[in-house]
Amino acid sequence: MARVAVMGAGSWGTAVGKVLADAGSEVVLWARRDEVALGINERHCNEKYLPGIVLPATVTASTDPAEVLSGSHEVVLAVPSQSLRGNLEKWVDLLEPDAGVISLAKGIETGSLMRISEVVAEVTGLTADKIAALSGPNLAREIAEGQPAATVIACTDVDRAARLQDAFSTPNFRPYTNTDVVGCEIGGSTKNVIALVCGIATGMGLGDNTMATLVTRGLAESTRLGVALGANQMTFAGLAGLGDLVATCTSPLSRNRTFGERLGRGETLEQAQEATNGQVAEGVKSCTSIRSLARQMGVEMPLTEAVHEICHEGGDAVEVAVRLMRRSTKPE
Ligand SMILES: NC(=O)c1ccc[n+]([C@@H]2O[C@H](COP(=O)([O-])OP(=O)(O)OC[C@H]3O[C@@H](n4cnc5c(N)ncnc54)[C@H](O)[C@@H]3O)[C@@H](O)[C@H]2O)c1
Ligand SMILES: O=P(O)(O)OC[C@H](O)CO
Repeated sequence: MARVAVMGAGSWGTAVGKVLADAGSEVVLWARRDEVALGINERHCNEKYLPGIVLPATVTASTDPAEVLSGSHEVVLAVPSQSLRGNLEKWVDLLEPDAGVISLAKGIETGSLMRISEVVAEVTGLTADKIAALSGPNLAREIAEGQPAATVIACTDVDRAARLQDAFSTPNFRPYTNTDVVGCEIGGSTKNVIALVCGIATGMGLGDNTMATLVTRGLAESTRLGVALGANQMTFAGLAGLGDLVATCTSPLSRNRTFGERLGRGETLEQAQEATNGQVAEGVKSCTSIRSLARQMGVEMPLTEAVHEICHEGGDAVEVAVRLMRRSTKPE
């Protein structure tokens, strides 16, 4: 049984740990807090992030990264995008010499404007064939409950992608492979921003036509950015593009959509933050980096601009919506 390290015992790290264990691996989770590690080891449950989910006995946890990384030849990174670099810098010397990395993060680093696989490459010195990204319509709670879903494992090395596909395959979790790491990472990051705007619209009391318009035009601007960065347009029609966009923009389980809904109801950023119960809504920070990246590339992203204005520039949602509708008319 291969040993896999999962660095981060939040909702997604824990759910992915369960998938890997169900698929036959021995899984060791790195948890930041003693009580989380203790709950997993003694009661097979992560009460803070996935209450009520029973983890297999082959999932254990530790707060000591050296203990978790020792003997692990595959390392899953499951911490939020903006904290990844800082954490990874502490872990890099503890990685096994032949270790490969799989990133679960869905964000763009603020400041550097790097995708997470680029951050991993810079910090670890690993080559692209050793770095994979997993992304798709995967709300942690539903995956942990064993509800059927699919995902994408992207890596420039097709053989490694296929090996990881095996390692993550269960009767209820179906990974597809893709070599388009750029497209998968951009799709996973931009959908959080579009989910925020869908949440804002829902909070304002708007209905399904508005929602469908936002999802479709959100996909259009995400695709424009991805293609400008070298992605394959078709990736955005797949699970890591449209699939994840639909799941996140429509599910009440999504932290980003829920966060947006509270903003749309008139709550402040701080009030909306409280409602996420300490969990990350990646789009709130990534809208800043995605907006900068789009401006740098000369790509128009009006919905991302709108989210940024509402979240970070004190923009009024109604005024922003009116302005979006008054933009100059154009062909689709
Ligand atoms: N939850 C989901 O349904 C889901 C699904 C797919 C992808 N993702 C992505 O996976 C990544 C991790 O998300 P999550 O849902 O597990 O997040 P979470 O908020 O549930 O947990 C984050 C984990 O990272 C740890 N951590 C370490 N350093 C941290 C720091 N400096 N600040 C905050 N947390 C820190 C926390 O202790 C916690 O264990 C995100 O990029 C998210 O977009 C989440
Ligand atoms: O809860 P969210 O909004 O971070 O979304 C979770 C997943 O990324 C959905 O695929």
